[in-house]
Amino acid sequence: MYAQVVVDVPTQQTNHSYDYLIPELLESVVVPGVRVVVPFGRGKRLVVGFVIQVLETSQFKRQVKPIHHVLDLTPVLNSELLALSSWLTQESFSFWISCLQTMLPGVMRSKVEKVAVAQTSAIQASSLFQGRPIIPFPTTALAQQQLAKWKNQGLIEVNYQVANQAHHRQQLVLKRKSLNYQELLMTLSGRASKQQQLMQFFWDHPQLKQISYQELEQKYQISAATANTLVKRGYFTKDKVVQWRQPDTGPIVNTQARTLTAQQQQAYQTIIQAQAKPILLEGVTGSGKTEIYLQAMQYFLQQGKTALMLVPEISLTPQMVAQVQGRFGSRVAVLHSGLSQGERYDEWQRIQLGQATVVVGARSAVFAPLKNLGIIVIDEEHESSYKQEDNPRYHARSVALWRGRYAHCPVVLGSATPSLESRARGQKKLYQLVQLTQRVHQQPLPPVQIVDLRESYNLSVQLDLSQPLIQNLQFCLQKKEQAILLLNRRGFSNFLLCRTCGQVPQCPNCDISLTVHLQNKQLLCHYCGYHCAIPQKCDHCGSRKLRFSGTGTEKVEQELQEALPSARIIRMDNDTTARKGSHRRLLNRFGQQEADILLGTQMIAKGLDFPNVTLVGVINADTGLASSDFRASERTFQLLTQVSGRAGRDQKPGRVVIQTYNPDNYAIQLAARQDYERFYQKEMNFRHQAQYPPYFYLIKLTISHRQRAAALKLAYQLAQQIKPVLQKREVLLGPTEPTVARIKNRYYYQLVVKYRQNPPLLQLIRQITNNVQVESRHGYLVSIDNEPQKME
Ligand SMILES: Nc1ncnc2c1ncn2[C@@H]1O[C@H](COP(=O)(O)OP(=O)(O)OP(=O)(O)O)[C@@H](O)[C@H]1O
Ligand SMILES: [Zn+2]
Ligand SMILES: [Zn+2]
Repeated sequence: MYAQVVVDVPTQQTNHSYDYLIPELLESVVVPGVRVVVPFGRGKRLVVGFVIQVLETSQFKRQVKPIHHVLDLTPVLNSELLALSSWLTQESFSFWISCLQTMLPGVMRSKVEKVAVAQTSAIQASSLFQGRPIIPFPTTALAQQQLAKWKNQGLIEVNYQVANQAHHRQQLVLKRKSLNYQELLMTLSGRASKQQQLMQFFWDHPQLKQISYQELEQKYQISAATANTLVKRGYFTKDKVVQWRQPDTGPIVNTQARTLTAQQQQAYQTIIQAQAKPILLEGVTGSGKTEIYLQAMQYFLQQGKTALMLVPEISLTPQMVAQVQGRFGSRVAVLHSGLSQGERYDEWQRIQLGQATVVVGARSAVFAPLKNLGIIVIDEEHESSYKQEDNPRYHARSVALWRGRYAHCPVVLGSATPSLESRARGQKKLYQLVQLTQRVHQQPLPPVQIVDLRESYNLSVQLDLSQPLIQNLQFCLQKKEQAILLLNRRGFSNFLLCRTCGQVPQCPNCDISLTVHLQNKQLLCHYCGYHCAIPQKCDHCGSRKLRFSGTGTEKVEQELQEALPSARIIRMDNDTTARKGSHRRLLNRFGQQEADILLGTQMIAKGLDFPNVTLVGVINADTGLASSDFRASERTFQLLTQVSGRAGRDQKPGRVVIQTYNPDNYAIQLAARQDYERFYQKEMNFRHQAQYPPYFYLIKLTISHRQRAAALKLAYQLAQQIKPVLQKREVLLGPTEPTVARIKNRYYYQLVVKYRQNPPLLQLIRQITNNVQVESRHGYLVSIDNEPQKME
């Protein structure tokens, strides 16, 4: 038997697979989706690869080398994910191997030690384990064959020994036998209620193989004596095995489904009847989209299917995660960056084994190995964080749509401010457009007041808060209500400015100003990490008159405190949320009304649902507009609409104050009226005229080299290759310098292709992708971004 293997050779990436011979002992183990270690190249060094297919014969029969050993005893990628990987390779212009790898938890890609863990004391006593509970994963075919058998019988597990979690201990567990626990329940005497409870517990959790005595006692108040009695009766077995790490899940509060409003009910019906067609759920802020997601997910779970829900950045949406866990309890796996590598692997494995049937997570959770998908939900579908910005550059929304097609299941894209791309597809009936025009409690959307900073109410002083905003805050606080204040920092930082010569300190390696970090008294480059102490005098002219320019949350906080001495303020920015879990703690405190004002950066703009918040203030609506990205207006509109939507969500009416230097800008005007429809029309016009998405597709190529001339030369060469295949009205922009033209002493140029339907172009881009390897040997880096979200 032969295996087609996609290998991981960084210097020699290709998109085709190589054939290898499967050693006889491993014939039952080597199946598609298993990772193997194989010899590669002349030097026959060993590399890791993924088995894509198993074949009876190979056309290279004579030359093929045998697989050295396996890394997995059972497939880590199922047939769906294997098929997805090959589509993703095409779609994202990346290498197959990086698509395969990106689907797995990080620990499986790292140099972490892999181990086999005995699940019974009998296995521990075997000659392979020699009394040890855990052994390093063996690499001989014979041992691997033995382990594979044990694994199929549930006698061992394969895991990763993450350094700081290496300490483990043995514990007593109660194990299921293959008995019908419901029948046995009948035979128990009526008084033995704890025993009944235990039997019932195993009946209710058919996936559960074992549970520790400790957990029985602590979580379910079932004593060791009760468990032992049932062991004596022969209903269970008792054993001593290794205790593996258990992620600390906080208390989960159960929540009940709410009675849907008429609009919610309609949307719900559409979703459960949708089958394979994607649904764009466009609902104004506070229209109760979450409740619809949860009930639709519930519906498909009851059909015995699984559910996947994506959220923009999980640390920013603790309320959403808590709701999903509250509704579905221990069936939920949460995948977020706050987990340790080991914990992430454990969650992944719970999904893989079918123990978790609901997954909620950020971008990469779109690869969760759920089988039998019933529904996929993407909350805040317009968020740019769904796009991965390094290889493979995929958009989680496109991946979700692919999985929806594969599983024939509905994909629900939810937002109050859909991306233009999605809305246009709704318009063309490629998606089913479902609109929620009313808030749950029929409240009106909050009225918005625009404060023109040009005719500033405080011309003399450099203040960030205008009189109207302060008055509104005072009024809000008098009524014992709460306020959210947004300091928009998109594309915006604190610089050190010399007041004598106007110079701003620059990074020596990149063409960018250094930003001030007061906390550790440093100047920092966000691109290369260069840092130095804040200087006492100007490098350029020697003046000591240095001043911070820009507006920081700390500065606004001080100003707020001076204007409203009694106000209790919670500040939320990168500094105050750096520690794990601090984001959730701050939001909890605000929710419990331990503060009057929540002041923060973009991280407070979306998803928050606090009934007592009646005022939202935007300190600076403009910074995003200054950018040269064609999506600048769209992003500004989305941000302002989202944050405005935090006010007046419950019974009390809300209001919004937006401070701006561009009061006439249409994105700001229309966000103030929360008029998505008008914005959509206007923006579509602009996109049409300027030939941007959704009318045109985009591909961005970025070329860099340590020598500016070399980078520019290759950029021109690529441009020359691309131009001939362009069709009428299709455009190539560039080579141009991006906003930051030098990073880490490399010079950057970019090309942007605007095209419509052009298979030869895509073919050419794929060819360019393949040549990248050759060029990289001469110090070039070329990256290709399909449908870029960042244009600068
Ligand atoms: N049918 C219902 N009955 C009573 N309350 C509901 C119902 N549906 C939703 N709610 C409540 O209404 C509030 C707003 O709902 P939700 O947060 O889901 O809105 P949303 O559409 O996601 O808004 P946003 O886009 O602003 O995040 C929440 O407090 C939610 O608990
Ligand atoms: Zn100076
Ligand atoms: Zn730098």
